[in-house]
Amino acid sequence: MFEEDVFEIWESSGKSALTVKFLTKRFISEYDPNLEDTYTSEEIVDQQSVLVKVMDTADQGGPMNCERYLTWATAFLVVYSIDNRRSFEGCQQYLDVVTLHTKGVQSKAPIVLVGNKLDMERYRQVSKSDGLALASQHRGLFFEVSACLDFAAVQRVFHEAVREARREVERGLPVRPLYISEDKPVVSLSAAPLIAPCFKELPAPATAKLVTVKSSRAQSKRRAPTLTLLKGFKIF
Ligand SMILES: Nc1nc2c(ncn2[C@@H]2O[C@H](COP(=O)(O)OP(=O)(O)OP(=O)(O)O)[C@@H](O)[C@H]2O)c(=O)[nH]1
Repeated sequence: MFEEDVFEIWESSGKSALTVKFLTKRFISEYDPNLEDTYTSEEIVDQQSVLVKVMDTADQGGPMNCERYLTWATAFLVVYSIDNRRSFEGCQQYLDVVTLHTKGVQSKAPIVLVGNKLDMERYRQVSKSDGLALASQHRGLFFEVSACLDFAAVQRVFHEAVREARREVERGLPVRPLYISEDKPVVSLSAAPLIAPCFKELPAPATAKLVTVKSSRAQSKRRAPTLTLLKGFKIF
């Protein structure tokens, strides 16, 4: 039996809406929160193609039931709703789980904290600076977007996650010395032509996997809210 003061209904943070917006450019307002699905999209990010896999999960067990995502993902999107303070506070637990998971691992899985429902500005309960502060505590990127507004802004969130994942791959590579010969001019490090060929040679991941973890809409006040997970990327 549920006591009224322990449970309440609130709208979820919009992980499915963001995923669908990214994949189809459309905002769809209702989803079955119990369905778990993985979607694939071939994307071009910085002139390189990448297969982005997004897992939109039914997160029944909260942050303690993350194991399957943690081992699958290469990056994590943690989503809260800017008009719901509790959804923001619940992110902390997911961020802790992800941070703990990547602790000691040489190549860190990027974390992206996303404040969704920017169109609900007038009902805002979480300031931008709070979002920024939480993201930087976990060395993550931070964005505020709306799944029902601009597609480009939503696409940017996912593409930045891909970029971060690539950077992690690069960080794991041994530093190669520049080739310098007396016959050839030394190329300036800031010269653009040097960047492009080097970038192409990098074994950037061909697949980026994103996971969205869903929470139920009827939630305990004590329970954490939503997690978007990038597998390649993991989204909490
Ligand atoms: N105003 C507004 N509503 C949104 C936005 N994104 C999602 N919603 C609404 O918020 C509700 C929850 O969206 P979902 O995408 O199902 O959220 P979720 O995090 O996947 O939800 P669960 O699967 O239940 O955890 C739906 O009614 C959406 O229409 C947004 O950017 N702005």
